[in-house]
Amino acid sequence: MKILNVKQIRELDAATIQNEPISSLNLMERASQAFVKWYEGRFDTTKSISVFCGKGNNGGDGLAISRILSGKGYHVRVFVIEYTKDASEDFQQNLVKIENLIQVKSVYEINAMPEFVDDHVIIDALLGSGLSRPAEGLLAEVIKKINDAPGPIISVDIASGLYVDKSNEKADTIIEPDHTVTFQLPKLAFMMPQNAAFTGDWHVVDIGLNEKYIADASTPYHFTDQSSGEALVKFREKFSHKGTFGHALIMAGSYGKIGAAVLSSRACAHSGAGLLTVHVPECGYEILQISLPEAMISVDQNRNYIASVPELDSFSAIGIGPGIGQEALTVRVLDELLSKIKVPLIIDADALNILSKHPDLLEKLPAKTIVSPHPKEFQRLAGESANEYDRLELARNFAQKHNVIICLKGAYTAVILSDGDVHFNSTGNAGMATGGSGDVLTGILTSLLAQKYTPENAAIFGVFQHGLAGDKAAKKKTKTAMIASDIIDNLGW
Ligand SMILES: NC(=O)C1=CN([C@@H]2O[C@H](COP(=O)(O)OP(=O)(O)OC[C@H]3O[C@@H](n4cnc5c(N)ncnc54)[C@H](OP(=O)(O)O)[C@@H]3O)[C@@H](O)[C@H]2O)[C@@H](O)CC1
Ligand SMILES: [K+]
Repeated sequence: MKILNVKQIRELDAATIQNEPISSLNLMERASQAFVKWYEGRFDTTKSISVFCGKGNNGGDGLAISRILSGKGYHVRVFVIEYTKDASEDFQQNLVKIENLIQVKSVYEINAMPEFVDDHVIIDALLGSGLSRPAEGLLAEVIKKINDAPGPIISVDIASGLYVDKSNEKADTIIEPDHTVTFQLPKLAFMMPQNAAFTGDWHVVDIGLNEKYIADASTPYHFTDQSSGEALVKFREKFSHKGTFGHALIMAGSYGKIGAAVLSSRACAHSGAGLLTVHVPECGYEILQISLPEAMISVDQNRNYIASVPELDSFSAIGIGPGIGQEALTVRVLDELLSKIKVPLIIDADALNILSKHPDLLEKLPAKTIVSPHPKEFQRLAGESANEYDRLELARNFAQKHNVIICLKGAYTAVILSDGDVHFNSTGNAGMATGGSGDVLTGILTSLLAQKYTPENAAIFGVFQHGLAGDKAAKKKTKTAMIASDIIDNLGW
């Protein structure tokens, strides 16, 4: 699924109006009906509704939604916030359409706002994708008052005050909805953890916007939803043998962190690799043999941490990093590995921290190496950024400059390809923010690379399946009780 910027959303709107053809007023009606259909599935008529409208097209949606809901037997109160004299054409037309049906109250000052009761639903249709500056004055006061209300808030298209495709300032006044019901495509703003409070649960409703425009639109931003995630799978042919699925090598663990090696290895084995060898320091030998008899063990001559690179000839992909520490000899191992490797590589955890401290090694990364930092690791690697939009730009530049693929881990893990394209992942949950969950991802990615998924597809599909397994684990065990091993136990596609 594509994520478009504001300018493209406007063009998409226009392309739909021109090519379908449909009047802009009827398109607004269709959008409002789609919103109401979503609403009916969630709330029955016992709950009263207050709809707050601005005077642009988002407010026009608010008026149309009020009219349609009222026609379906909901008790609806409608407020228009009079922060300006100007009103959009479609707003005005919808005002006429509602006039004899529901009383519309004009709010010229904050004291004219209604009081709210507990189970009262608020629909926020103040400002939409046309936001051009922070909300101020009466609008800001109204937004604060709505945020203080006890009942659920549902934003039409996007929370009022939130920019679609650029960062807000910390001081901006923005609606904090429980739900956002957005039209046709997800918005870039929803992907940013900094906007969590201004997004709530978001839902995309189809309003039949021009498919050709969407297909032709060029954007670096994509959303890996269920269908685009599943589509990347490589099915296992009937006449395949273990050689078909490659031989993965995982280099992981040090004294006290052999668990990281176990987790990444188990995840690798459970993600379909034909053969798996794990290279660990001597202290990890028995632990690995016992916890994963399916793996072959390559024992480092050093007791407590990895100090040598094994013979690499037989491997089809290599993952390095989980729990390896940053001993000087281990740094040399990474250096030597980068010089020798001829197969796809994934670098994570301590190996990333080594890269941060030895930036000269960055130059040695083979093309399309996957790196999978969490935000702190990424900051150590690439530097600070003022906000998450800037961080994403930094990551896109980094990926292009070093010709690598970055899995920037977080609520919507961003897979950033070496051409700068970004694929936000849809799966996963907060229960996965727990020790070892990154090691599991390393194992999955190594496994997919060994099975000859392209590095791009391995990253997008691996992150997707990792999140999906995490969602299954959370369902069975709850987000609180689940641990990284539960993610492994729920792998499988
Ligand atoms: N895209 C689609 O396909 C469809 C879109 N639809 C709906 O249209 C919505 C977009 O509508 P929209 O463009 O009229 O924008 P919206 O945000 O309602 O108002 C902009 C007005 O507000 C003003 N303004 C801006 N910031 C302000 C501020 N801080 N404080 C005060 N004023 C401010 C701004 O002024 P200006 O920037 O011109 O000075 C302008 O006058 C979209 O979110 C969706 O709900 C559906 O109906 C159908 C399909
Ligand atoms: K809104």
